[in-house]
Amino acid sequence: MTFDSNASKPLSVVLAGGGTAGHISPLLAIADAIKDKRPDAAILTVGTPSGMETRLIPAAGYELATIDRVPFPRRPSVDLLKLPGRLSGAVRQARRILEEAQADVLVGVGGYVCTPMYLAARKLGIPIVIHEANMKAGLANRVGARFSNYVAVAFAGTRLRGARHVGMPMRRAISGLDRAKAAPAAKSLLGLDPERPALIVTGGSSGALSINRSIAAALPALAAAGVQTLHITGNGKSVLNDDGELLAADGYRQVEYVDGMESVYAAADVLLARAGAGTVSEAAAVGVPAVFVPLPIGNGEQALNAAPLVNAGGALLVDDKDLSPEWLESELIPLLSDHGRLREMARKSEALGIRNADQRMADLVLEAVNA
Ligand SMILES: CC(=O)N[C@H]1[C@@H](OP(=O)(O)OP(=O)(O)OC[C@H]2O[C@@H](n3ccc(=O)[nH]c3=O)[C@H](O)[C@@H]2O)O[C@H](CO)[C@@H](O)[C@@H]1O
Repeated sequence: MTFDSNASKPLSVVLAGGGTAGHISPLLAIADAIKDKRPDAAILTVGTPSGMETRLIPAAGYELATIDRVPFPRRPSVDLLKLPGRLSGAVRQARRILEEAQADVLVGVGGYVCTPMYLAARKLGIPIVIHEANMKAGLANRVGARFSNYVAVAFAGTRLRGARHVGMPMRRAISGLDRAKAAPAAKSLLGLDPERPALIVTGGSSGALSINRSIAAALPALAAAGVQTLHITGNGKSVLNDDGELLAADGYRQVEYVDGMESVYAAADVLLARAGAGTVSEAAAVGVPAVFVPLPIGNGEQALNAAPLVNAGGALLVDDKDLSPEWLESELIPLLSDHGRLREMARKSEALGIRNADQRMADLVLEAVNA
């Protein structure tokens, strides 16, 4: 049996991260798993005022505190000159939050908010637990890992000091999904015909303009092949026709964002997606056959995220520049009716996926508290 070092007060856990849903989903999954193991735990999350956390975290029932966003410019600029002042201001805000919460542990999942939180926790002597979602670790977590003994990664190949491979924490509705069972209800929920093959397209939480354009151009071919398409276009990224109206076609539906991606993973016969760490890990865990189109900009993390799953035969990879209507017609449409191949992809994908990373992270947090 283990005891908290400060057993007189309830366990106080502060979780930091945000920006896109890719950071918020694992943060919420870790929070849920901690609450399961320690219902008495007080949970506070910390993000910035401009990220998607301002909507997603309160909607999930958790309290959110915010600190100023401190961007790290990669080239000489005015922002670079302002960095030291901004960072020390944010560290002061972070310190106040940790002190007021009487935090026993800080959990960081990456993103702008994490660097000041890690620095403040280090000054206060609060143990830090880190989760890195991407194959190529982000800057904040590389900094944080220098002063944490509890570093976890979603992908086995990620190089980060002292990292343990736990997988990607995901919400219970996704990790507990039985695709075959859930598919008919999920298709109806999303307005799809259960009898027709369904392609679901997502550019991650912020959408992907190049994918949106290619899908719009391939719509006549998709419709002619009897494929129905649900297109998740990303926040503020609707696809319009030449008259400036929402693009509409037989068997085609667009939405900006879906709350509850489990219905998407259940309903999709094929998922065409950006290769954010969250989407890749969730698709693998539930065994949805996927085509990944990695983000061509950034630090190249998305192609690396998709590589293990693609190499294992669970998914296909297509470069952003090659995602043409012709490719969709010659490769994707035949795949949608090749049930044997789709079953094989699903099997190989599921074999690689990890469904209990949320539990493993909660255990790591409790280990850090009890150390
Ligand atoms: C964890 C992470 O670092 N992710 C990457 C990703 O973030 P991004 O947030 O775009 O994408 P991810 O694939 O990592 O995660 C998306 C998350 O949002 C959820 N979802 C998505 C769409 C939707 O309509 N509804 C919904 O709930 C998914 O279930 C998943 O949990 O793209 C960025 C580029 O912009 C990369 O730099 C980031 O490295």
